[in-house]
Amino acid sequence: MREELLEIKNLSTSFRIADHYYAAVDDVTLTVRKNEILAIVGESGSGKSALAFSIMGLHTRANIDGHIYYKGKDIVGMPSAALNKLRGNEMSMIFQDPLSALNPLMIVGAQIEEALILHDSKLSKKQRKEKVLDLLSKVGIPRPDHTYQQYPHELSGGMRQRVVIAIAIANEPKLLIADEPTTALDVTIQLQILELIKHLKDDIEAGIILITHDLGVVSEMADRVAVMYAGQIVEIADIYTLTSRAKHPYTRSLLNSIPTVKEEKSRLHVIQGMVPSLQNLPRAGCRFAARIPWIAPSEHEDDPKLHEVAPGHFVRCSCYKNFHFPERTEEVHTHGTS
Ligand SMILES: Nc1ncnc2c1ncn2[C@@H]1O[C@H](COP(=O)(O)OP(=O)(O)OP(=O)(O)O)[C@@H](O)[C@H]1O
Repeated sequence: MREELLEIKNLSTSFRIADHYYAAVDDVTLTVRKNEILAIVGESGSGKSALAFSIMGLHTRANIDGHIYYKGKDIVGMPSAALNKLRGNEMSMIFQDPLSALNPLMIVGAQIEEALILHDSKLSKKQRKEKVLDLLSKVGIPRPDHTYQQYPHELSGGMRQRVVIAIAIANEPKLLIADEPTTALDVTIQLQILELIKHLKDDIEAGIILITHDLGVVSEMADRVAVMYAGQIVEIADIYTLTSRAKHPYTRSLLNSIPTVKEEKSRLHVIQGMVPSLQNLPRAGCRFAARIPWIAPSEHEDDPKLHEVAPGHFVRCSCYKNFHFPERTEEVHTHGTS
């Protein structure tokens, strides 16, 4: 049995817009275990980054409710000094854009050393440099000595992201959050970076949260998957179950959007529309109902909950039970939702 590292319970993160608070993460409950990759997938605006930032304690102006237990200790509301210590020592994050995560005025080597100094001041100068060179080679940089002396702008996007990963793993974190780590990179480099993250899971035995909107990436990488829609988890399961027996209409639509040789057929079965803006999110009933208007309102729950349909497989709202993709006529004759 794998050890539970992170346990999130009923977490809501709300942002103030004008005079109101709106929850971008709404009642999220999930766990991350040691030595596993939990992927969080969902379209843009579904709340993935807001959830990641909440775990890292990086929201300065948001209202956070609920609990985030890290190794059994609730870190919501933890004093910032203690949280700072935890970040870097125990938890770290790889951001989408490697350029903005690095200091343009500092050589790469010094930036990785800084991460080491902040969290372990006992290393001698020589030991620190050796450790930096070791980290650079661990993340697949071919000439660590040379790269040590370079500035971020002298590196390619893929090399920069490797440096960012070296900083993130410098202190051997137990929890690593990678937020769309390959978005800014071209396809071949994406694969290399993803392979590297997979390798790190075994190497440092971390629990990894991989945030992406790409279920293709997920099927290559993840042990378990949480699917987010409009701030909520709508389905969570191990990767095999999710890719072979997905139930929620949103998950099924996402899976159909993975390009296949039968592209003509799958295009027909992808649900149209997008996640509404934060102020316009439906707050009552099934949040996905508006995108599947051919499903009768009576098929949805008034207050949809996550149901455990098989051990470890949870699905929100009973609308999954009789769900089907629309026939052409149903797209026109809907049940009145818009
Ligand atoms: N600081 C903020 N203030 C107000 N609204 C915010 C803030 N951060 C995020 N939001 C809103 O919260 C919702 C969720 O955003 P979030 O960035 O978490 O989505 P995401 O799933 O990570 O999207 P993407 O894949 O595009 O990064 C969006 O409607 C977004 O506009």
